[in-house]
Amino acid sequence: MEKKNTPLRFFWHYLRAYKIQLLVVLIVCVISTYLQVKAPEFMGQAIQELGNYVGTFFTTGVADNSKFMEILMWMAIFFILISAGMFIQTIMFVGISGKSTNRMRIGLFRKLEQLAIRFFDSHNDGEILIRFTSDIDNISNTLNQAVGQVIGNVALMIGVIIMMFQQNVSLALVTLAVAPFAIVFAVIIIRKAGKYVNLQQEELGDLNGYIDEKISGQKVIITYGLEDETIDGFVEYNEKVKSATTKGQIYSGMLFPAMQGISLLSMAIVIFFGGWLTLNGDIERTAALALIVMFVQYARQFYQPLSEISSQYSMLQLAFTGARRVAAIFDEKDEEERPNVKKIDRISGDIQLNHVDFAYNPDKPILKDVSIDVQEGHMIALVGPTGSGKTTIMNLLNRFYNVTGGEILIDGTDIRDIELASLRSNIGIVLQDSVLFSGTIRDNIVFGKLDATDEEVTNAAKLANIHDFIMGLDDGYDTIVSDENNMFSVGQKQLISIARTIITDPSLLILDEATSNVDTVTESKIQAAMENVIKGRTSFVIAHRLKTILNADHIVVLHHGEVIEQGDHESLLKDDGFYAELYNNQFVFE
Ligand SMILES: Nc1ncnc2c1ncn2[C@@H]1O[C@H](COP(=O)(O)OP(=O)(O)OP(=O)(O)O)[C@@H](O)[C@H]1O
Repeated sequence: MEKKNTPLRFFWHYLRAYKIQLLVVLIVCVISTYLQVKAPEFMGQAIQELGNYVGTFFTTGVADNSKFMEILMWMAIFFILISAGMFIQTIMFVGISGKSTNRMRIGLFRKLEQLAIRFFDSHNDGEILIRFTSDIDNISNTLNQAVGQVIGNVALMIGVIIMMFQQNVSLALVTLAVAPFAIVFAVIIIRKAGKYVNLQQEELGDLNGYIDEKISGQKVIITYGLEDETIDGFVEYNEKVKSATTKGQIYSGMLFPAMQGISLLSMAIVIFFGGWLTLNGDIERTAALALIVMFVQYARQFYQPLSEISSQYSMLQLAFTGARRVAAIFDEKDEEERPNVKKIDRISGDIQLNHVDFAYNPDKPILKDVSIDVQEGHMIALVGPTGSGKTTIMNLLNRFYNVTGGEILIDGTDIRDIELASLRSNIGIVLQDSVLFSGTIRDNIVFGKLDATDEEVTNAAKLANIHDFIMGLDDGYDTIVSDENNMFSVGQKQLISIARTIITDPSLLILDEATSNVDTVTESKIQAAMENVIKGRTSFVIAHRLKTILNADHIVVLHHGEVIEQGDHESLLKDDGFYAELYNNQFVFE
C-alpha cells in the first residue's frame, strides 16, 4: 500500500488524476495574472494622457482625447478578461474538488473495510466518523475556494514584483521594503494558529466520540438518572473544542488586519518616496504622478494577496489537518496475510490450539499456554469468570487478532497460512448483541449469502425458529429493519442472526453468550435454534449459563487466561474443582 503520510502527497494522490484541468487552471492563472499586473500600467498611462489632454486643452482650447479613451477601453477589456479568468478557475476547482473528495470518501470507506479489528477496538466511532464529515468537508471547502485563490495570489505577487522592477527599481525596492517583516510575522502567526487548528480537530473527534457513546447508551443514562452528569461531561468536551477554536481563530484573525496595516504603510511609503522624487526634480511631474498611481496600485496588488493568503490560511490549515488525519487512516495496517496463503473450500472442523499465547498489548498477557484439541463435529464450551479470555479465543479463531505465541491449526493447517476470506467463509458467528442492518428482514438473512433463494431463506428462518414470527408481520420477509424502526426484541434479533448464520452453512460455529438477556420462552426457542445450527458442525459456545452447555462434548474452563480444567460435564463435576463450584453456585441462584 502506497504511503500517503504527508498532506501534500495525500493531495497529489487525489489531484493527479486531473492534471489536464490543473494545467488549464495554471494557464488561465498566468494569463489573468499578466492582465492584472498590466492594468496599473494602463492606469499610469491614462493619468499621463489625461494630464496631456488637460494641459493642451487649457493652453490651446482644443485637445484630442482619443488616446485617453482608447486606454480606458483597453482597461475595460482587461477587467472583463480578468473576471472571466477568475470565473473559469472557480468552476474548474469546484469540479476537481467535488470529484476528488468523492474519491476520498469512497477510498476511506474501502480502507475501513480492509482494516484489522484492532483498529476498531482502539478508535471510538466518533473519531472515525469525523474523518468522513468535518475532515473531508474542510478539504473540500479548501479545494473549492482557497486553493485557486492562493495559486492566483502567489502568481500575482510574483508578476507584480517583475513588473515593479521593470518600471522603476528604486520604487520597487521601496514598495517591498516592509515585505520581509510581513512574511516573518505571517509565518510566526500561522505556526501558532496551526497548532490550535490541529488541536481543534482532535477535540472535535473526542466530542463526537462522546456524543456517539452517550446516544447509544441513552437508555442506561435515563435509567440511572445521569442526564445532568452527561450534560456536564458534554459541556466539558465542548469547552475544550471552544477553547482550541477560539485560540486558533484569534491567531488567524490577527493576520488580516496586520497585513492590511502593512499594505497601507507600504502605500504611504510609496507616495512619500514618489513625492520626494518629484520634488527633487528627478522625474517630470505628470510622469511622477503616473508612476505614483501605478506603484500605489502595485503595492495594493502585492500586499492584498498576502493578506488574502493569510486570511485563507486557517482554511488551508484545516484542510492540511484533515488530510493528515485521513492519510493517517490510509497508513493504518491492513489485515495481514502471509505470502502464499492457502485457499480452502470447506474445512472438516478438526481444530487444535497448541500452546497459544496472546496479548492485545505487549505488556499485558491475556492467554497463557492455552491448548485445546477439538474433534470434527464436536461442541466445545468455553466457561470461566468474566475477563478470563473466552471472547479472546473466539477473536483468535476468526483471526480478528493473530496469536502471539503457539499456533491454531484447522485440519492440520496453521490458520495464518489460510487465506483470510476463505477461512472466514467457513466460520459462522452469533454474537450476544446481534446486529441488524438497515434493509428488509430478507436482506438481513441473506447477508452472508447474497444469492440465496427464497426457499433457503425460509428454511434458515424455520431452523432458527423465527419463521412464524416473520410471517406474522404485515410485510413478512419484506419488513423494513432500520434505526428508526427498532421493533425487534433482543431475542428476535438473535434468532434472525442465527438464521443469517445457518444460511451460510458454516463448518465452524462460534456462539458467544448467545442465550443471555432473554426471557425463558425466547431462551428455549434460541436453545432449540442453536441445537439446529450446531448439529453436525464443530462449534465453540461461550456461555455464562452453564445449563445451556450441559451436553457439550468438551468443556474448557478458563481462569486468568489459562486452561485450569477440561473434560465433559460429568467428569468435571466429579473432579469437584472450579467448574463444579461454578456450576453449583449457578444452580443455587437460578
Ligand atoms: N480489544 C482489547 N484490547 C485490550 N484488552 C482487551 C481487549 N479485549 C479484551 N481485553 C482484555 O482481555 C481480557 C480477556 O477478555 P475477554 O473479553 O476475552 O474475556 P471474557 O472471558 O470473554 O469475558 P466476558 O465473560 O466478560 O465476556 C480482559 O482482561 C479484557 O480486559
